Amino acid sequence: MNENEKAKELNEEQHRVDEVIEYIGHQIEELETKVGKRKTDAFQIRKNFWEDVTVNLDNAEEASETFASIKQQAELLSERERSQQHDLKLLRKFDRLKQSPYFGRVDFQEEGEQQSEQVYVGIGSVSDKEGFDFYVYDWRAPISSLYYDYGPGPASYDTPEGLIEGEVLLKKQLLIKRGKVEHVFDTGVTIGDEVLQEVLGSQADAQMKSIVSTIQKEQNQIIRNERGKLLIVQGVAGSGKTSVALQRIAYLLYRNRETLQADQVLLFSPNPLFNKYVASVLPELGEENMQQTTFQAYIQYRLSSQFVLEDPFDQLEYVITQKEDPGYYQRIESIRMKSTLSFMKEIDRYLLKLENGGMIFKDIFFRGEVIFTSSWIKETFYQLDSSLSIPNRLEMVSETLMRHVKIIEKEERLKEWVEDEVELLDHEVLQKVYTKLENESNDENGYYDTEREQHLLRSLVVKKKIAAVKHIIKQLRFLNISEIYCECLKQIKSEEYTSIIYFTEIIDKTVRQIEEANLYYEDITPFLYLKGMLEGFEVNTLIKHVFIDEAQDYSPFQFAYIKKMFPVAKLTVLGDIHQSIHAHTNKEDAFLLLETLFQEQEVEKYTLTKSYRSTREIVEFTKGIIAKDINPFNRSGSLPMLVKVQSEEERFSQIVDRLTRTEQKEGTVAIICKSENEAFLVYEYLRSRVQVSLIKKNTTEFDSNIIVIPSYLAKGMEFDRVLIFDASKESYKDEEERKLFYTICTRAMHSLCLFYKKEKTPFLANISVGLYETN
Ligand SMILES: Nc1ncnc2c1ncn2[C@@H]1O[C@H](COP(=O)(O)OP(=O)(O)OP(=O)(O)O)[C@@H](O)[C@H]1O
Repeated sequence: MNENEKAKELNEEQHRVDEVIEYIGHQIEELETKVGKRKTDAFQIRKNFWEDVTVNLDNAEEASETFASIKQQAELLSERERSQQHDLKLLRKFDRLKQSPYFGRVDFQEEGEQQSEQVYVGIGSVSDKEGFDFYVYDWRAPISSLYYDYGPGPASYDTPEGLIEGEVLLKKQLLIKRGKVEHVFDTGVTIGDEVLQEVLGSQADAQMKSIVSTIQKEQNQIIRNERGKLLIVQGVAGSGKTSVALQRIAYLLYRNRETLQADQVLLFSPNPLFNKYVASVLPELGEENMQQTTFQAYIQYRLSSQFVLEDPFDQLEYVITQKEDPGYYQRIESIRMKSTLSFMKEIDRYLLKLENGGMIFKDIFFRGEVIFTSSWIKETFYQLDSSLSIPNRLEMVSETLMRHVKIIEKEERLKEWVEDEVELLDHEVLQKVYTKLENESNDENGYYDTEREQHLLRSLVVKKKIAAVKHIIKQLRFLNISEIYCECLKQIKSEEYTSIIYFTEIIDKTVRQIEEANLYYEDITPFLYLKGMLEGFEVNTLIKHVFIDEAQDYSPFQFAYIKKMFPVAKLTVLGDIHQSIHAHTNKEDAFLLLETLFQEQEVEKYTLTKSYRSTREIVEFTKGIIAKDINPFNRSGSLPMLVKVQSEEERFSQIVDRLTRTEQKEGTVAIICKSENEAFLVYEYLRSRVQVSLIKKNTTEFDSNIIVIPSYLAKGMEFDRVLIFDASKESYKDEEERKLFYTICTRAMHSLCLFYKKEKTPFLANISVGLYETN
């Protein structure tokens, strides 16, 4: 295409864009009027709410009419408010589309049709009033997949009515900013190298961006796959797993908009900072955000008052910093053992035994005295029909105990201690009782029976005192799960475990920890599983889709637990086996085991091998650390830099120098340290010299473009420049840490610099000299 033809093409596209924007402008005006009117309507309904309902409670019939009339008004109001929300959402979409109505065009000739159709693809659809002609198709519409899946040539797309076949005659990518067409590119199957170059070459943001205009074919297949119950994505670092997960959520919300709400989708993310990092993608696409949490946050509230819980970050800190601890290898073995599915089977085996004997209960006390002994509770439990499940039997025991408590409550009212406590009742409580008595009294002078007064006051005192006992009984707190868990561990007979060198020590240590009310991270899920199997699970059936990002760090046991907790949900699991940083992950391939929890035909699997995050130079460098099977996107930058320093002073002065060079002041920089402690020391040194933030495990956001961050919290994040604080052999030498080291190096988008003292880490040994620079 020569310059003239190009200018003509640009003109024609601009002309169409102008028309569409004008149309959108009209739509916005109409909607604004409608929204304004609705707002006034809703205001009026609220204002006149009580005038429009006739309140009459004289008799049951009148009361029921009153109720119906209130209900009708409330429904009217909530219907108005729903329509209002819908229109406001539409308005927000149109506002965004007015700036850039679309980003792609495909001319498609359907088989058997005379004329081709121009399909323009954008973040939302715009159609004429009747909904026949689409000026813009939503990127999630079936026809839009032509844009992501095909270049010019034969093509087809799926619709609910069947497959539509034909030919793509032309495919273009348009860059439209503030209503102006800046570029038009002809593109093949891979969507616009030029645009991708621009997008990927730009700076990192504190918030992740949507990739809607440049989704690649292999990513599109994952986004649109609605088959199966479990979708597993193994993707190399920077291959777009998180991006794909978020686009997929937006896709599912659109395709199932009648049946799926954003709060029925749950995303498990690795840490609170990551939660915030990805939170803007769905709103940018015009969707409400899904529910987001970390696995730790999800499970901890189920136990927190009972134990001091270790979190995964503290566990990792221990694993990477406490190698000198005499109990270190025993702990690692313990972590591995408790992460497996066979460990879950051990618990199941023990649960079977408990059906017929061995349950452990706690005595129940009232005012320092045992009112139900553990042995009596046990006897009551095992007297029940043994074909009933344990949770059912516990429920029945709880009911029996409750009945007894009611009798005790009555008896206690007559005891002496109650009288003493009545004396101590505070004024406000007494006042309430007296008012109640006065209201009850039939005597016109307001006199009431003092016996009744005594009865009320005594009942009140006992009721208050005994409430804690009732709570214990209702919550099944009389069950001694801690001891049952310890007993279960002690009774493990399987050779798979008993042959572990430190087996006895592991069990003893766990028991001691639990006695001291501490629960290690590796024990939390097994403990909760046992608790759920005994008491009955509080499963969540509202969630229809669960997404697990950074899934390589979940243990098979945790996967099985999640599956149990969300019995009706479909699972999308995304991860990279090369980035497994938890100690348990060296034991078993959690992805393979995860598959075994589902039927073969329920599982869909994808592999992503192309990395979009980092420059070709960084990808080639990091490939030498671990993963050979990565294809870099063709974007160039400087070679990674390996800086040898002689002293700590030199290391810090080199870092400060790099942070303050004017040509490098733009964009985000992460100084990645191995541990929390190292990060703290680096931060303390730097804070008086540059504006810098320290990222801790609970950090949810940061406001400076230079951050100091411990290795494991950098997971899932990306930065324009990464400085690895200490890539010395002294710091990274154990084979188990290779994946952690790989993970931190792959956080860099444009530049990577590694500092080391004395000897560099052996993980860099296989990287050819030409792939990096040295000082
Ligand atoms: N199709 C695409 N178009 C534009 N950018 C993309 C595309 N795919 C991925 N990216 C970009 O590549 C970077 C890495 O993506 P993302 O964080 O989703 O990868 P990931 O596989 O989750 O990485 P990791 O496992 O290393 O955390 C992001 O900046 C993302 O915007």
